[in-house]
Amino acid sequence: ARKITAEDALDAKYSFDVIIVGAGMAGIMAANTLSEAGIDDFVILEATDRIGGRMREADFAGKRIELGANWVEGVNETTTNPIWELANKHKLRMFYSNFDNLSSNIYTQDGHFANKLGDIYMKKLDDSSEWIESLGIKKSQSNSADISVFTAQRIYGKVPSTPVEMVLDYYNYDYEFAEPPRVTSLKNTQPNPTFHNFGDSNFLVADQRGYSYLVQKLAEEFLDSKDGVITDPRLKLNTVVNNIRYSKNGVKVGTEGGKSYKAKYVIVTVSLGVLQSGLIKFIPPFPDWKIEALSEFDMAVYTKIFLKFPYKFWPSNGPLTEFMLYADEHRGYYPVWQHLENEYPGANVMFVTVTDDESRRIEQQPPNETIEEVHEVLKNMFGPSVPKPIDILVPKWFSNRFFGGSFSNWPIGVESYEFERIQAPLKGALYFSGEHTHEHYNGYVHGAYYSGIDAANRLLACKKEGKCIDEVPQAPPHRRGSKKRRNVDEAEMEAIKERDAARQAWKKSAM
Ligand SMILES: Cc1cc2nc3c(=O)[nH]c(=O)nc-3n(C[C@H](O)[C@H](O)[C@H](O)COP(=O)(O)OP(=O)(O)OC[C@H]3O[C@@H](n4cnc5c(N)ncnc54)[C@H](O)[C@@H]3O)c2cc1C
Repeated sequence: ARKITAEDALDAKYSFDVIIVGAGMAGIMAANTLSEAGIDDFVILEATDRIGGRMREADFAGKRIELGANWVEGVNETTTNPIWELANKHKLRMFYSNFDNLSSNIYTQDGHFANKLGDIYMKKLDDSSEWIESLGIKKSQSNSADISVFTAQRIYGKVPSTPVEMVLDYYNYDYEFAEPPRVTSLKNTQPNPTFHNFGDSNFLVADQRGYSYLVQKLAEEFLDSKDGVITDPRLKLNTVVNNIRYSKNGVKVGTEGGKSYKAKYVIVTVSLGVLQSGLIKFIPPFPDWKIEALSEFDMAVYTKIFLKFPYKFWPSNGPLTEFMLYADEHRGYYPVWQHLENEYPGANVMFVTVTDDESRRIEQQPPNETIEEVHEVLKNMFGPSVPKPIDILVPKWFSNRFFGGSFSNWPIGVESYEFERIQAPLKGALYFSGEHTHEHYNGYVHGAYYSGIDAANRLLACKKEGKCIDEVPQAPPHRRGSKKRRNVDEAEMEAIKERDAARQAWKKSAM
């Protein structure tokens, strides 16, 4: 590795081969891949004081909790999730999340336990999601126009309407995508490639070293470190990039501190939320097709609110009690609860997950108001003698200017070619990476991991083989009105037939 001196680092004119903006999973994997390919002349510019990005641990109630990514999602199928492999290699402390008993752990607003009703609705939800997934597959195969998951539910003939139905629906979709079915693309999320390819088990990370330990270990593979601290001058923390000039001859990256770095290439791994916010000024401005694609995609918000209680009052006898649902008439109002009794016995900690508008609202209100709201909900669930939380932690992913949300979600109407426009490099010099650039695993740690490798390989193909593809991804021909249309119609016909069958089935089973 070529070493640079402290003086070099201070020199604004110092030139590198590659600049990487952001030291989350994607940025570190991009650099790791370049280093493996023999390119060590790079610098990583990171706005915060740490690596890991949205993999971020914190201390709460004397325990290490995860503010961002928490689960290794997608485990137990024949294809192995690379994050699962890494987590095992580094012996992360993980707990299987058992959702099997969820329908028996539904609490309604008036204090009733929704046991039986929960089972019935869960069964119906399972049937409808299976049917919706198969419609999603058909639509992808025939490449017919996208619809939302909600539209698919309407076609199926059943839209959740009661509080219990709504909270189960929330658990099924919003709890995964952080946006409601009305927004989420059928074609690109049903079935979810993560669970379809890697398996449908999830493991919760509860490790004193934090989930981000994986990013740290990947960084240590190519950056100098001492006693677990990275000392390599090629990693520059507390460095906020605010402008990037790019042309086919190279790039110049400027920071809020007034420094500038030159290179032949830059890989930008900041979140979709940051790209949409305009924190970084690109010169020249992005072409319209890029701006449109970036603006069409969604940066969703997902918030885990951590709560500490003076004593435990929730059932915690075994793994089947871990997850609880609260069925409020207002869909998405403090809906999914999880205690941490298995991971941290005696810590008396629970967390509740909210998303989207509720996340934005709660991020902005004083914590004592959130405590009051949460307390009312818990009284509804467990009775009037429930104690107030004695501590609360509300992560603020939406208002943090270095994230602007939690993870991307594929909204209805964004076609594959438009998605490719998000990834597409500009002028052979400016490359894009990060979870939002992975077509199948956007929104996940493994998506970020693969996207780092992909962007580095794209850059290497340009640098080493002169394959600097710089075209605007176009709509496939049949979208512009060719004869392929016929197949679409056939598939639609088949879908309509299935739809009718499903409707009949629903009518029969309706209570
Ligand atoms: C609350 C929450 C829960 C999640 N749960 C899960 C989960 O359970 N399982 C799962 O697989 N995934 C989960 N995710 C998603 C996962 O965390 C992300 O997909 C992944 O960590 C993204 O990595 P990245 O490298 O693409 O982006 P980031 O981690 O955002 O890295 C980008 C880096 O760029 C830096 N940066 C931003 N702006 C600038 C700038 N102007 N100049 C320099 N640097 C800048 C940021 O500080 C950051 O370090 C969750 C995310 C959140 C927020």
